[in-house]
Amino acid sequence: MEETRSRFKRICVFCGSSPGKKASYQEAAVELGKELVERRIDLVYGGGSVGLMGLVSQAVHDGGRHVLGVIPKTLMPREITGETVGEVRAVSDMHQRKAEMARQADAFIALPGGYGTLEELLEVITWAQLGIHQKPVGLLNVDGYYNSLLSFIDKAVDEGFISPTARCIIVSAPTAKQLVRELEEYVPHYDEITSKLVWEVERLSYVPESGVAT
Ligand SMILES: CC(C)=CCNc1ncnc2c1ncn2[C@@H]1O[C@H](COP(=O)(O)O)[C@@H](O)[C@H]1O
Repeated sequence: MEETRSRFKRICVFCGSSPGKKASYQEAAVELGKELVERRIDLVYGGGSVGLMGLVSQAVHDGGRHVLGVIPKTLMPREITGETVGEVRAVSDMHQRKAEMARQADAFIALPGGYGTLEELLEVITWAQLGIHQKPVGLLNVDGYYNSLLSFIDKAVDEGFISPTARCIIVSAPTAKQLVRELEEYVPHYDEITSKLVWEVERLSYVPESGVAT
């Protein structure tokens, strides 16, 4: 098969630590892994072999690309998250994990998942909104799994809580191929305020400030 080049070196995937009930969710995780391999993109994810996380990481590893699993020390025992293929990076807590995954990636993709996936997804969208990063954020809307979330976000735009510009941060597509293609073409839009903010991306490491307010 002919390899397709990408502007991304490594993509961060958020997804369920459960496999979900429909075979299409599991198939989409494998398809996404294969799409990354075809485009010579490496993976960073939350580590372990449970659920869709295990399927996507195994597919990328089997295809010969680098897999980086970022795991909080507490979740490291194999009986909790299973074996991680590829490289494992231990971090001290969940905040550090998200910061490290974000730092290591050139783009983010969310597959179907639960609270953990939603939290990770919404955080990188919020960071994009604040101009902390300009990395594309994709939603793999397998079998319309995220339709109700997207409708809710549209309602938040209608009700004046999310700006139309910020709505454009989320790129969604029903298949991995289509989604990665759209992410490749994504151009971030800035509003006047965020373009003036200056963040140090290194501060995503959540090193606590000295001089804690009392
Ligand atoms: C104690 C326990 C249930 C551990 C097994 N479960 C987990 N193992 C690894 N990463 C996880 C786990 N639970 C949540 N995460 C993080 O949250 C997301 C999945 O959470 P969820 O299943 O969608 O909500 C993943 O992207 C991962 O970064």
